[in-house]
Amino acid sequence: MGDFQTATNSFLTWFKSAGGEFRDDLLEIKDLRARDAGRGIVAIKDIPQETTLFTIPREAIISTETSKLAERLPEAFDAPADDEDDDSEPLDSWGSLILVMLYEYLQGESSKWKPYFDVLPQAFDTPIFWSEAELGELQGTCLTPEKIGKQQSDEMLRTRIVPIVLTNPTIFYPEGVAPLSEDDLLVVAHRMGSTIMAYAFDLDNGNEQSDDEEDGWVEDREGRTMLGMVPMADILNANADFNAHINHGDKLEVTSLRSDLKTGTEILNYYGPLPSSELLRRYGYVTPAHRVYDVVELSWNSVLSALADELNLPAEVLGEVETEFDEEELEEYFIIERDSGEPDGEGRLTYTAELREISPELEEQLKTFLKALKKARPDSFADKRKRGEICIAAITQALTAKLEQYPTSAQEDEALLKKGDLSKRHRMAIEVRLGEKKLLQEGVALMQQTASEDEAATEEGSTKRAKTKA
Ligand SMILES: C[S@@+](CC[C@H](N)C(=O)[O-])C[C@H]1O[C@@H](n2cnc3c(N)ncnc32)[C@H](O)[C@@H]1O
Repeated sequence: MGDFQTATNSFLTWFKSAGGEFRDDLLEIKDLRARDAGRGIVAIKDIPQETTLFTIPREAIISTETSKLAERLPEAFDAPADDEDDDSEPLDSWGSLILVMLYEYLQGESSKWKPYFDVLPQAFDTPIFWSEAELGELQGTCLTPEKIGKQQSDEMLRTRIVPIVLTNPTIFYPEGVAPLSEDDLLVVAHRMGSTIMAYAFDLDNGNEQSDDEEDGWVEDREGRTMLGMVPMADILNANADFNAHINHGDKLEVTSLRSDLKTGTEILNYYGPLPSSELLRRYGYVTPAHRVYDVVELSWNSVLSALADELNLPAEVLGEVETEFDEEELEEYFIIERDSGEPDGEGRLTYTAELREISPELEEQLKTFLKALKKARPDSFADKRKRGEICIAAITQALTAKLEQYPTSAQEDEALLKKGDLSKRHRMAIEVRLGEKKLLQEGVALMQQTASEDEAATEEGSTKRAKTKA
């Protein structure tokens, strides 16, 4: 038996001994590496709706409540004592769980979660680990270096997490184990951070009244709710079209959602309506089903420069008008997204996603801006009708300019994907940027359609006026 299967078997035995229930008459943990999906859980029988597939006792979850670290080093979770910066805060739920995970990982065999650590990943395909060349393939997409946040997480881990381990070797290392160097610790801390990003769950407290009780996935990653690593629930892969549900009660309970969960079907969790870029950033994979949620970010600056072009005005003139607004009055970025509906009660994506509008916020801001321009420069455009035309033309131009910011065209991307000899990361980057380009193209088409409709309405209006006069 290979190491992979041995680790799976030991994990399952450990899970049951930790009080977990797993319906192995209905399910199997499978090796899905052949399709780059690691481990997953697959039905080995037809499963009726609302069947409990497995349960996880809260004591089996790794969190600040279950690990001994909070007892052994309570001060680690307080605000730094000797910090001159009065604003420094205690670790948020992210930082706390990273510290707890480091502690349990460094305990090695002494950690009660050792067989669970043995099935957690050692390497990730999230962009935070990509080389400069690999990141170059994401140029133009929502996944900017700031969004990927490598520098930021490096800084946080170096200043807030690693020093706690370095100054408390007797707590973090079992007797006789040599402490890791600062650099090695940073590498492990990054690994734990990424594991949490892709595997942890926001835990609600089991209170039946909780609003979130129905959500197996909770999207808050901002440090407000307690995070925990939930063995077995995180062996489930996920998709936008899903078939299982996680209830947060006294125990966590995973149930089947579909009336027709057939033998051989993979049991799939739901991470939420995430665009491909976000799926890649947090989880290191993309799937076709998530494309309906793809988004593009259009900058106000790009719209302004398109506007300057359309109006044949120097950028400085628009800059002057801009100064009339308070900083908070003007949004810097606008999200373009389709109306994608919601999955139905059985986790199916049945809604036909469609781009119905570019961005109501952008349209409103543009209109307000053009009104201010008209006041400052009455001759800049004729009237309200012309203002509408300018809005459409500027947005169209900004969308087209955005299409040119990617390293390749949509056709080139399609051709690259067809060739098929791509690395996993390269392929995923192409899928992310192609998804954005398709949305931009839909945006351009929508603007063209709006322009023709407006033109037809104007013509109809003038014909009617002419007839009335006659
Ligand atoms: C919570 S884990 C799921 C278990 C994971 N497959 C394993 O072997 O440990 C989440 C990770 O699984 C992978 N994953 C989840 N859903 C996937 C899918 N539909 N296709 C491919 N990989 C997926 C991604 O690497 C993601 O970061």
